[in-house]
Amino acid sequence: MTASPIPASAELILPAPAKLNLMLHILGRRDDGYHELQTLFQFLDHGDELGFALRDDGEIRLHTAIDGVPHDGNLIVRAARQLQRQSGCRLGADIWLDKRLPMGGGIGGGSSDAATTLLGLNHLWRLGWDEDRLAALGLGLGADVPVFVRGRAAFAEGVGEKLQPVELAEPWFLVAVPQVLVSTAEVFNDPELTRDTPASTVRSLLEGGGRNDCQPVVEKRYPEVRNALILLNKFVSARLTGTGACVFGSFPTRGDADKVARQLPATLPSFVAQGRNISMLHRRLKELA
Ligand SMILES: C[C@@](CO)(OP(=O)(O)O)[C@H](O)COP(=O)(O)OP(=O)(O)OC[C@H]1O[C@@H](n2ccc(N)nc2=O)[C@H](O)[C@@H]1O
Ligand SMILES: Nc1ncnc2c1ncn2[C@@H]1O[C@H](COP(=O)(O)OP(=O)(O)O)[C@@H](O)[C@H]1O
Repeated sequence: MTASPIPASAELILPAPAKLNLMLHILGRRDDGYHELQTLFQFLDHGDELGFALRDDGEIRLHTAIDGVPHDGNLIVRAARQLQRQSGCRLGADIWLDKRLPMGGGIGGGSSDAATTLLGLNHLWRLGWDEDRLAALGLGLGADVPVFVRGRAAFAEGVGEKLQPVELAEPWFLVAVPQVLVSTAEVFNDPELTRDTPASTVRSLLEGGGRNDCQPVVEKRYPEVRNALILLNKFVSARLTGTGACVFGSFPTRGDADKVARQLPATLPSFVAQGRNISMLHRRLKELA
């Protein structure tokens, strides 16, 4: 195991949990190209970790580089700068990231990092912004940021911003990570994508009705994802999360999930985590309040 890049000088350390889309229906396409969705979000007790320390010179410095993402393009830096600008805050921050979540995996790592940054700096800079304001700012950074800001498992509509909290079972998930980066924009632009699924009631979806409309397109474009689904389906009913690449199956106990994980080939990394209706970020912030 490698050492965490977060130094002892960090004043605040917060989790940035992953999410799963337990189902994802695409109902239509808006004039701006974005798609109307229905999806169920649940958090996992596994994620990245961020460290924060105050700077009084107003600079925002992320000290951990991510391959392929320039400093100023990182959602953490973009979130921090937006919050600083919109709040008129003169303080800055040093930020460190322990990146544990695969990128482009459909488990929301970048969006979760952005939400943790918004909530972390709101706390550190003592801004006193409420969740509505932070979620509205977050939506400008990405469709998935608001659910992480609110931290409650939710049924989402619109482009993912109309959120209704839901109580879900909290099983254990085995999440397999095909070694390929799926482009969300490419999947949404595919002419073969199903875009006309009729709206369902939240009740029927909570009862297990539902699928991921992106799955056929992702399986067609990315053989690595198709193979992962074939492998996992030998043990459990497996599904894609978001636009992939990760695929998951649920189990009643950690032991059951671990047992299947041990049988997957080394070419298909995986992790086991529990589904949570309240995110680890919000649990931690509550302890700090
Ligand atoms: C579809 C989901 C489900 O959770 O997929 P994942 O990214 O998590 O796999 C998300 O809502 C994605 O959210 P996020 O990753 O924040 O997407 P954004 O950066 O806002 O958008 C990336 C691109 O995806 C397309 N897009 C995204 C969301 C949406 N409702 N309709 C779209 O058409 C747009 O082409 C956009 O340019
Ligand atoms: N802090 C960050 N963590 C991960 N990805 C980031 C981050 N900042 C910007 N990105 C960019 O966002 C893209 C999507 O990230 P990610 O949230 O991991 O995937 P997904 O939306 O599929 O779950 C990445 O491929 C990367 O280019």
